[in-house]
Amino acid sequence: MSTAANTTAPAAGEKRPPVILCIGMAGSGKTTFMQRLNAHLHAKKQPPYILNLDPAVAALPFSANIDIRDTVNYKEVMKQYNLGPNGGILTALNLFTTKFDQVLGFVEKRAPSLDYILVDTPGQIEIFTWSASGSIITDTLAATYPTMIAYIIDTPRTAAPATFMSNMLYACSILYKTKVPFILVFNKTDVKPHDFAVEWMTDFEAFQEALQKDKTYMSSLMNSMSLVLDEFYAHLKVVGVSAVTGAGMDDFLKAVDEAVVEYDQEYKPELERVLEERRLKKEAEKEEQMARLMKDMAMDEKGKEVSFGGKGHTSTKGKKPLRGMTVDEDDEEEEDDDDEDDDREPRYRDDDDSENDDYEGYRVEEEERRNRMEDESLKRFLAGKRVD
Ligand SMILES: Nc1nc2c(ncn2[C@@H]2O[C@H](COP(=O)(O)OP(=O)(O)OP(=O)(O)O)[C@@H](O)[C@H]2O)c(=O)[nH]1
Repeated sequence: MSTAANTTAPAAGEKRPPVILCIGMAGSGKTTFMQRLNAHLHAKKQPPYILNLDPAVAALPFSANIDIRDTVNYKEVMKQYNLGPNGGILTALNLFTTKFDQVLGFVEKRAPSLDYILVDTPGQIEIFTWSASGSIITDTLAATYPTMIAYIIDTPRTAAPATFMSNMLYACSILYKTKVPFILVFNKTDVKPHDFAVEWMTDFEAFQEALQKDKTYMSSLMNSMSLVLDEFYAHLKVVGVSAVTGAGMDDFLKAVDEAVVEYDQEYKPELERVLEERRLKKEAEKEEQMARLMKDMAMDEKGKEVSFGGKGHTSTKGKKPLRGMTVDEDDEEEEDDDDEDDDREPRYRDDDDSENDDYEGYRVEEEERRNRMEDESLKRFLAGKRVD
């Protein structure tokens, strides 16, 4: 666990404003916190760029640069898709995500003149944290900007060891899902200071002592869970704020600076490693497919195309490849020996060739099947089911 401290600034000439995703249980004070942070940054002459991703919010106490409500009317979505409120919000977010590349385009244009990008998320926390669209939005932003989660906690409602631990477990699950830097924002410190939370997170015995007071059958389970959480606390930044009085806002901004450094040192290299791994895997798959194709698609000795796999499949040895295709060196060596047919043009589609007619039918069928699958995937995605 770390508290706010001085950090290094991003590399000169490279303007990548940090993206702060505000997430929290309903009523924890996300919107009030965003309003306060917005006012604080305006006072510092660093007005943030704001994205509102909550389609169900009735009125925002600040103006958003991009508002999901301008794109989708979640009540209309509920009516049209015959959904309840949560399904409506989720589907609205899914629909908005299909346009997120355009949103990113707007953000990119403004990024050079920005210091912060703030994102307000739906009040129902799981709609963002456990949905495909939430992951897509987080990953897309994190691929370009130093992105972090500000997890807003209602401090007075977290003062009991059991609720504290439940909230920490939830935070833990979000951290492991998103993997981006994480700031625990203990809000409403004007009502209850967050010292107890800092003590419980830094002093394992103090938390054990607090747990001892719980005499229910859950206490031994909580004891073991607190051991697990001890490791998790090491990855967190903790600040106490009051969205109402404005206390702690500078501490929060220091924690944001720290999170940017963490993003650069830990998240980004990991992201690049994963992307490189994916690229190499794709390349290997492509090469493997190409090799298989080369084996299956070959010319027979008379220059006639051999059918695809199964029926009529023959070895590629001594066969001419289709035009524009590369061949294995071994095959080429054998071709050099075959001087008789060297200047022969390979034949591809032959109207008389019944095997090619078969293939044309197969190709059309395949195309129709793929289109059906894509339609199906799109429908499932719009209905809020994850498409893998
Ligand atoms: N005392 C105190 N009250 C706060 C603070 N921050 C928010 N509140 C109150 O907490 C309540 C909920 O605040 P919101 O900002 O609407 O919370 P939210 O998380 O955006 O709520 P949903 O969008 O409905 O999930 C409101 O009554 C706020 O006035 C704070 O720092 N101190």
